[in-house]
Amino acid sequence: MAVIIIALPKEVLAYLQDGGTLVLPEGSGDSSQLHQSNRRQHNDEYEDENWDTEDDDTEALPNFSEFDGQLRAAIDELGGSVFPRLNWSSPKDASWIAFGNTLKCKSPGDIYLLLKSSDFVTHDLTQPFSLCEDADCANATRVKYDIVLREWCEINPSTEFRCFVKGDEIIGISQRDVTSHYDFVEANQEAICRDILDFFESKIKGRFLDENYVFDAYRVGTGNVCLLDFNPFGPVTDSLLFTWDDLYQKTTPSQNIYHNCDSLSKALDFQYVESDFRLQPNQYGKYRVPRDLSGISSKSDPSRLIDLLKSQTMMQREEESSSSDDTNS
Ligand SMILES: Nc1ncnc2c1ncn2[C@@H]1O[C@H](COP(=O)(O)OP(=O)(O)OP(=O)(O)O)[C@@H](O)[C@H]1O
Repeated sequence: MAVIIIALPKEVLAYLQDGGTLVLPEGSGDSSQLHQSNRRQHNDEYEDENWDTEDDDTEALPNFSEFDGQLRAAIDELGGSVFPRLNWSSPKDASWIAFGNTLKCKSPGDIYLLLKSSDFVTHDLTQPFSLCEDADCANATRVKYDIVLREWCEINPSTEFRCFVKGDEIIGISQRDVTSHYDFVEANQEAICRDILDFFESKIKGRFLDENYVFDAYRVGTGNVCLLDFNPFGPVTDSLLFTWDDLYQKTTPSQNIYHNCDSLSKALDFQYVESDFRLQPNQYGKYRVPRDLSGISSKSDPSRLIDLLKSQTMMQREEESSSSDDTNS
């Protein structure tokens, strides 16, 4: 899979870090329609906020024409559609905001829209070390941010696997998409494990900077495995069908175990969704509701959510009764 990496200029970084109204940069879309509706929306908002402004002096939209040119050239080189991400995270939680609910981007505007709407990307840009043990020593301003554009591939979710590595040996493999049961995965688990182990031993083992890490791979076909990315070995990475307590407790097996065993899937602790009963909810569903509501609803005390809903209902009733009083008087 072809990849192009482009350093993020200061002004684009500042634009992505800004938590204000979402405005797309001038001329970043793939059609003049997008640009015009963007400008219209921006101007409407501006007029709402400044209703007493006499003259027609509207704030300029951001303009990154030079950087947009680099993005467009990269998109063309990668075949016209790309998967965007920053150094650490993709905007996987923001697909709902894009046309067709997809991370497939064809213009700089598509990329800005996803990056600006993603909590994962915002976290990387504003507090990248907040979950690190030595966060106090880390200097976020020294991070060099890049946009990584990958050639778009239609990846079948049943072919993606997350592999947990401890002491530079695989200690567990989990189906990546935990929202579905796949007969194919169940029936082919030995072959899947064999391909992943061969890929790991020939391409990854002994080459990564750390001994403990997580990598995501997808199996394009029999005997053909591709690396998607690396993640830290710890709770900042989703443990999928494992728990981090289990993973921390596992000991690194001796290498021979994989070559002298009856079942490779057992030796590698291969986890997949065995039936529809073990399905887990969509991991990114909570990002589709307002953040304050999602925060309250995920707290252990559900009465806070009930209180909020009750107070909203009361406010609505009060508003209704005062408007009917106004009509009657
Ligand atoms: N080139 C691509 N084309 C299409 N879809 C892709 C591409 N690369 C990745 N994806 C899809 O996007 C998902 C997330 O990709 P990726 O692992 O790079 O993001 P991430 O933010 O690092 O996620 P995580 O932190 O969970 O590893 C993948 O599981 C895959 O389904």
